[in-house]
Amino acid sequence: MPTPPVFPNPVFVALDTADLEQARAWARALAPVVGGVKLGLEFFAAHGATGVRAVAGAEGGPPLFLDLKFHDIPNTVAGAVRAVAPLAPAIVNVHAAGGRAMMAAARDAATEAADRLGVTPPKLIAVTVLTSLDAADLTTTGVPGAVADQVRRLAALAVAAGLDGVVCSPHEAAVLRADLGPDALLVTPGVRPAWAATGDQKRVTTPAEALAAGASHLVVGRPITQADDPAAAARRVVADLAT
Ligand SMILES: O=C(O)c1cc(=O)[nH]c(=O)n1[C@@H]1O[C@H](COP(=O)(O)O)[C@@H](O)[C@H]1O
Repeated sequence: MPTPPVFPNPVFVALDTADLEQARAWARALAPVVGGVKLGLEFFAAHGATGVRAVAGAEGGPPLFLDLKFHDIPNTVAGAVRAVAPLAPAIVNVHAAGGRAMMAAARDAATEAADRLGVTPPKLIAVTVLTSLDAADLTTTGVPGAVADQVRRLAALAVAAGLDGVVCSPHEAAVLRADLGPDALLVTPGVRPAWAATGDQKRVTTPAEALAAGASHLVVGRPITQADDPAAAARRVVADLAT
């Protein structure tokens, strides 16, 4: 199992809700158990940067993965990356399908903004193929062939553009670990403990399998947040990893 390059506890919990108080309650209950929190499109669309500060802005709070999946022309993505820099996220993501120039512009903007603000630049990672897609879905988007081939192409592009790693499914973690070496961040959503429902995720393994395959970080949302006792569910996920 590789040593996670950034945080000792590899589990980031996805706080997917448009309800600010719910997000704050989850963050309070789960911060002592998980390695970090992820705020994404649903939350950001409702509450923006002010909401992010309210949930994850506390000094000494858990690291923040700001999952806004930027995908636009290079100038626009660079501006968006600069705009979120004051939130001091630990991780920010873009879509690798935006292309090499877009990812390089994001990298430059993140470095420049962090220097200006005197903060540590975020780890910048690229989404390869969404974990909700399988080979048949990918074909309908005009990309025939094996999902892993497309994931590897996009991951190579991301690293060539200077990014720190990628978001992939656990199914591709082993091949990407071999391709990209020990230091790349391999962040895998699409992880489901045996006791949890799969929902809309298609390329899925258990958290322990994802870690064993080479993932450095795991994103887990509904199996924790929709449990009767989210903190207990998070403890169970982390305990499963230890075995
Ligand atoms: O970038 C992501 O975080 C992401 C990429 C991906 O390919 N699949 C994916 O599920 N995610 C995010 O990971 C989280 C998974 O949540 P659950 O399916 O509830 O565990 C959601 O917040 C998704 O937006």
